[in-house]
Amino acid sequence: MSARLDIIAASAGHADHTVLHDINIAVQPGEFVCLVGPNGAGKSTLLKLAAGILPAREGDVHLGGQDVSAMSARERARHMAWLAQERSAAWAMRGVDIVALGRFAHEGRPYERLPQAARERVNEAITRCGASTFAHRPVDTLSGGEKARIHLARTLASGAPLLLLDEPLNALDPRHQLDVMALLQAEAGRGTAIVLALHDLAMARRHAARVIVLDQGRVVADGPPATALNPIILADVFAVQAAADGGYAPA
Ligand SMILES: Nc1ncnc2c1ncn2[C@@H]1O[C@H](COP(=O)(O)OP(=O)(O)OP(=O)(O)O)[C@@H](O)[C@H]1O
Repeated sequence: MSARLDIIAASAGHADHTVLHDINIAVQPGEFVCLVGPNGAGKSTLLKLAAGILPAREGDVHLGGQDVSAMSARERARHMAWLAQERSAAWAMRGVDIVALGRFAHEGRPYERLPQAARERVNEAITRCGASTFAHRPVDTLSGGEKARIHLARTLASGAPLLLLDEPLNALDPRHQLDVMALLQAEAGRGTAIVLALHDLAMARRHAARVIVLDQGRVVADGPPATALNPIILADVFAVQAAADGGYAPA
């Protein structure tokens, strides 16, 4: 199945609150897309809609031309990996066991019983995320940034052609943030479609080929960073302006 994601005239929400309105987004294999917007704009809701975790109230979500709502959970997990904003684990599994969950929809086995090739994929993902030194420790003993890298490794280990990542840079120090952005760019270069929610506009501007701006549940800009993050959007949506030092100041 191709990694092409199509969200067509979709709305979605929680309980009696419709958060997203008339969303139309197409993401091609190999695209690296940053999703930005103020708190509560609907970024996490949109990623959950794309992942098939939340149903569309109107419209459709297709992956490789197939209706996501008609796919089984296992089928979805083979074709897309979702990194939740919340990184808690229900119990103190080792990091490596969490990363191996990325393979569960394929092999249906824990790390120790994975076939050699799948175990190598898990180990490779751990290495690429710089998590080798702590991957065999229980996750409840890891720092926030270490936990973040374990969970990112889980999404990479899945080999899914679409990655939906909710604030993957949270809790990472500046160097690890840069490393993760470079890693994701390389992953996109291999043909993986990547959509990540991000608060750091400077990071989005520097690394993304395409930025989608969400405001109050609607897409208000979608294009190259310089276009999508233009001065009007910055002021109207984020209430900031570009500052001389390359950062942002209140508008
Ligand atoms: N489970 C839920 N039940 C009810 N309302 C929810 C739920 N999850 C989110 N919301 C509401 O939906 C809206 C969009 O939330 P969402 O988490 O998608 O925003 P976001 O852009 O990801 O925000 P942030 O940048 O703060 O993470 C908010 O008003 C939020 O309060």
